[in-house]
Amino acid sequence: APFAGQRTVVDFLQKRDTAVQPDFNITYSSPVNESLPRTLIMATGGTIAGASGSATDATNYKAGSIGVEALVDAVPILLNISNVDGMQVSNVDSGSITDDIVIELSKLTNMALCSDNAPYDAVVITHGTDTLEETAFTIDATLTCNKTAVVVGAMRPATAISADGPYNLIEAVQTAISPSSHGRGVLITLNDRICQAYYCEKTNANALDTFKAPEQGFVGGLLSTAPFFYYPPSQPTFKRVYDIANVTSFPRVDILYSHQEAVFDGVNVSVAHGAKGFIGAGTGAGGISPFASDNLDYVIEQGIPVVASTKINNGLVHLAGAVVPGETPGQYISSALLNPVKSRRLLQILLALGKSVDEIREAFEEPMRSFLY
Ligand SMILES: NC(=O)C[C@H](N)C(=O)O
Repeated sequence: APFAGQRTVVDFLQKRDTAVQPDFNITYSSPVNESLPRTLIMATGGTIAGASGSATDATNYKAGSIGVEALVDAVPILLNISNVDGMQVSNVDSGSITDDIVIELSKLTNMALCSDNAPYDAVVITHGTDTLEETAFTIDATLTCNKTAVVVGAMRPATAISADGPYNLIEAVQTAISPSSHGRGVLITLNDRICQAYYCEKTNANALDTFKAPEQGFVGGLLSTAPFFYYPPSQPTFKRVYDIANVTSFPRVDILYSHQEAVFDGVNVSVAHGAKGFIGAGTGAGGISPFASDNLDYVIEQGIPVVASTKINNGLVHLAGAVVPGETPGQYISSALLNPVKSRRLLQILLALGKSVDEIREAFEEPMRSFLY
């Protein structure tokens, strides 16, 4: 049951009608120690907050069972390294994280870290791992200063023997408050590894060492909870940052998983239900089934962008016409290095900012063109 002061998604949806900027609704505050940095922990649910009837059960548990206070209580040592404020933004399995929650998290993170007289030095978001990369990517693409937000989860519920959540949480806070983390964008920390949100993705449905950037690698690691980095701060070359302070909702964007003989008749239904863009989870380097081209031409003729990404999740999508300067653009917009779920979030951001199809093509493809030639 929600504890006192906890806000639900419904509260957020109601609140949205009256306010563009959300408020910090702190439900837990550690005793203040002026010599320590200030961290805002926003809890959203997931396995890290999950509970099961059995200490060995890592499958049949309820994600989002315990609140932010219990998460912090599990690691009292946390209060030796940072002042902590806790906010319960939601308490759900990450499959139930909505656009509204993600927008709220982005705005709160910006207010916490980037506003004048910013009240916090660091932000940590606890999140289910299934869609963690979507939230982390969105905040990374919309974080307007160089301070650090870390998104963290766990693969074993809080009730499990060797639960990974408490250790991951300490490591997330240590990473978030470390000045060496600044200027690296949003980071994901799990299992003693530090990974940039732009590239990082869940790579295994069950294993603890699931968050990886298979091509780009980790940017650092943690030893006895102390973060270290392999290189000085840098940002992904293709990354661009967008200010969504005035955005109140994201348009609907659907992902189409391509395969042999895929036709995607359903796009007409999606458009009728309000879809404003599509992402192809293409075969190989962005290949979308030729049997779907009539349906997708119909969509494109209506001014609805279709971005080709890859279901392989790795590699560069550079459809003919997209890369060579002066060539005719391809039928689809190329996702470059973004996997389908991240392409979806970027397209939502661009649509929410009112960008035209040409501007959207530019936003996805221009960084690739300028770095490849
Ligand atoms: N490990 C996890 O957190 C998985 C869980 N189903 C979630 O995404 O909320």
